[in-house]
Order: sequence, then C-alpha cells, then structure tokens
Amino acid sequence: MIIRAAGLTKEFRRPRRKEGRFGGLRTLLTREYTTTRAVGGVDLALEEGELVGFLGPNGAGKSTTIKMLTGILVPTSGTVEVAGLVPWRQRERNARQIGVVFGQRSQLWWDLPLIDSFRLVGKIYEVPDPLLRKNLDLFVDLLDLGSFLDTPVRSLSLGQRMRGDLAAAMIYEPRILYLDEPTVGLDVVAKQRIRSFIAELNRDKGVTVVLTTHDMDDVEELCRRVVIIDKGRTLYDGEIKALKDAYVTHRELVLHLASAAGPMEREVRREGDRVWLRFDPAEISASKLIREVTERYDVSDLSLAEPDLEGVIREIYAVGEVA
Ligand SMILES: Nc1ncnc2c1ncn2[C@@H]1O[C@H](COP(=O)(O)OP(=O)(O)OP(=O)(O)O)[C@@H](O)[C@H]1O
Repeated sequence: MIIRAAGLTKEFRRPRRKEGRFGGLRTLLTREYTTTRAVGGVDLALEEGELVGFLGPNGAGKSTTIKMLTGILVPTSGTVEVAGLVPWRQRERNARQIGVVFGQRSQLWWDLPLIDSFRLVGKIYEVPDPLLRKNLDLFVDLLDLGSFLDTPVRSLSLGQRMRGDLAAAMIYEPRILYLDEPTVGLDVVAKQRIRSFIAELNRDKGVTVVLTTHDMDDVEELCRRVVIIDKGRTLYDGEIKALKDAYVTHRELVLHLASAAGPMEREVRREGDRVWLRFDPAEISASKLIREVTERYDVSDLSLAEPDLEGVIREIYAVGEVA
C-alpha cells in the first residue's frame, strides 16, 4: 500500500466575528471560534501504480484531503502514511517522492524562462545532470514543450503553462503524482495531450496518480477506480463500472434508417433518419435487440450509446449519497 489514510479529519477554526461597534476589538478579546469540518473521517488506501479519480462537488473537502496527503496541512485527527512516511512530519523526505500540480496555481518561477524553472527544480531536488537531461528530452517530446522553453512563464498560455507544470513536477521522478484539476480551462487538444501524458506516466513508469477533476472525460479516459467524497466524508470508493452498472439501468441503440419506417417499439427520440431506442439490458441483450431490428427494418448504420458517467455523478451529488 503506497497511500494509506484512516479516519482523516480536518477542522478549521476561525475567530467568530462580533457585529456592531467595537466588533473587531471584541472579536479579539473574547476568542470565540467557529469550526468548519472540511474533512470528517476519510479512509483511503491506494496500491502502488494505481490511478484514482478523486471526485466531489465544490467544497466537498478534496483539496483539503490532498493537502493532508501532501503534508501541507496537519490533520486534526486520523492517520496518514505515504510511501512509509508521515507527510506532515517528514515533509522534506515526503516532498522528494511526490509531484504536485494545482491547475489553478503554478509552481513555476513566473519571470524566468520555462527551461530555467526545470533547472532550478533539478537543483532543489538534486537531480544528477544526465538524468535531468534525459527526463527533459522525454518531457519536451511527450508534452511538446520545444517551442516555448525559452519563454518566461508569465507569457505562456494556460495550456503551455500546465504542460510546463506537469514536466516540472515529474523531473525528479517522484513515485506519486497529485493532480488537482490539471485540465481546467484548457481546450480539447491541450486536455488530450495532458491526459496522454498522465496515462503514459502511470502505464510505463508505474507512477501512482491521485487525480482531482470536475471533468468526467478525464475520469472516463484515465481512471478505473474513483473515490467520491461530499461534505468531508466518503460516498463511494470503487470501480467506475460498478457505479455505472448500479445507476445506468438503460442503454440506447441509435439506428440510421435507409428507408422510412413507422413508430418503433422502445423508440424515445427521432431526428431525420436517426432513431433512438431505449432498452433495459436485463430484459434484452444489445445483440438480440440489434438482430431483431436489423431483421425488421432497413438499417444502414447503428451505434450503442455508452452509459454516461456525467449523469451518474450529477445524480449522486444531487442526492448526496450512493444508492
Ligand atoms: N483554510 C481554510 N479555512 C477555513 N475553511 C476552509 C479552509 N480551506 C477550506 N475550507 C473549507 O473546507 C471545505 C472544503 O474545502 P475544499 O477546498 O477542501 O473543497 P474541494 O472539494 O477541494 O472544493 P472545490 O471543488 O471547490 O475545489 C469548504 O467548506 C471550505 O470553505
């Protein structure tokens, strides 16, 4: 087990604000506090080499959990162990085995050319020169960084900066990579490049990845397992497939008709020569339904619509529990 957290809790205490005249002074003097429980007892266990999607609505406690796993925050209670270390106690040793990328915030040196940030990270983490060069070559190639290595970070586009951040986080070859919304605000091409890079690190180098995102395409493409939290507690921890099986009881078959046909059994929608049929796989298998319709109708093409993770997740967030 490379990451193990048990009963992880974080409470933030803030002085309670007093209203009215001399409110500020009274706030200082009385020392009453309001407590926010951001994380309320999360258990998490990851094997080395896993790639897990860490999901939850805004304010669920994802970032706070990640900050405890990375050692930035000290838990109020509970235990964390990451590759044999207690992150907040052994911060420096922990930092060498983890890479962290926050989509909203860059870790790079704003005024320096991108390449200088890589060199500085290499120095800080004491990466031997040949290894630094080898990894730089690889990342420049995989993330297509070549055309903007000499550009100051502040002048990079969001997508270029994100790719730079990812490369910087991996240049010292950490075993674990924490990604907090790595594709937020990026166009489809940039998203795709980042997803392929993450997949490759995980597959070829065995890097363990914890991925926080609101983009279900990230999850569909990269993760087999998801952990969903809300209001600081775990709602679901398991395979995406099992989640879909539990929620998506219907599938859709989309037909292209070569010649006109009247209303069909199971039809739910029609647009020009396309007809959508909805069916329950427990009642009729996709192959049997396809056989039936192709025997009866003049079908030129067909496709099965995949169960939609986005819809499943939306439903779970709305209800606040997993059925
Ligand atoms: N430093 C802090 N002081 C007080 N409250 C905080 C602090 N950091 C987070 N919180 C609160 O803890 C809760 C969880 O926040 P957190 O940032 O972990 O959520 P999140 O799941 O990452 O959300 P998002 O998807 O919006 O990034 C929120 O109610 C937030 O307001």
